[in-house]
Amino acid sequence: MSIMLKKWNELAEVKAELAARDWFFATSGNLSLKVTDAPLTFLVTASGKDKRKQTSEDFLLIDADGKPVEDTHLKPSAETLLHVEVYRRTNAGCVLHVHTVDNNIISDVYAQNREVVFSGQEIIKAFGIWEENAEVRIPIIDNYADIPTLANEFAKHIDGDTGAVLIQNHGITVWGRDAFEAKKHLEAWEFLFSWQVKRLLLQRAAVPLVD
Ligand SMILES: CSCCC(=O)C(=O)COP(=O)(O)O
Ligand SMILES: [Zn+2]
Repeated sequence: MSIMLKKWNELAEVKAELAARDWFFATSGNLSLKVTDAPLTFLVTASGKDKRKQTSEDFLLIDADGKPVEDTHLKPSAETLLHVEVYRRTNAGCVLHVHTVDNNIISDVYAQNREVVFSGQEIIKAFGIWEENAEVRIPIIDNYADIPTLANEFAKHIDGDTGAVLIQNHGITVWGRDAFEAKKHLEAWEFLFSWQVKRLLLQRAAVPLVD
């Protein structure tokens, strides 16, 4: 099996799992998987498609400038430049971007802080941090319709082969050394967001939280 077909199947599997979580509302979300390092090429979801569907036109091969390697009628994700920034600056192998209600709420509730910090949650071990009362934080950046501007702001927070950035009232972009790690981190962040949203609702409902 060619490396390209192997990577296509791997990315299709991740996409199907995230679709099963119903994380691709209204064609939102984009995923990519690195294929070669030198030159850099990666598969990215085609723009504007329903990512819950599985077709032979789900992905296209992209170069280091974010352009399709071959002639195609398909458009690469509108947010391809964010994926390019990650692959150019790190050894990451996979970038996942989803819009969920929880990540949008958290990005807006904590926007003034420019970050969200979590500690004391067992799920934090999914990030490979096993210290007692470990703390994780995720930056929040403004959303911009102009993708080069958004990519520029996003790139300021790329530090290492794994990471994540919340884009206010838009979604989360997570990256990892491979698809397994990127998906694990994405699921851990979405768990923490969902936990915090429910906690805030309980507090607002004046339901006493057992401390
Ligand atoms: C309706 S979602 C607006 C675009 C977006 O934020 C997104 O994640 C999906 O865009 P793509 O071009 O990758 O389909
Ligand atoms: Zn998006």
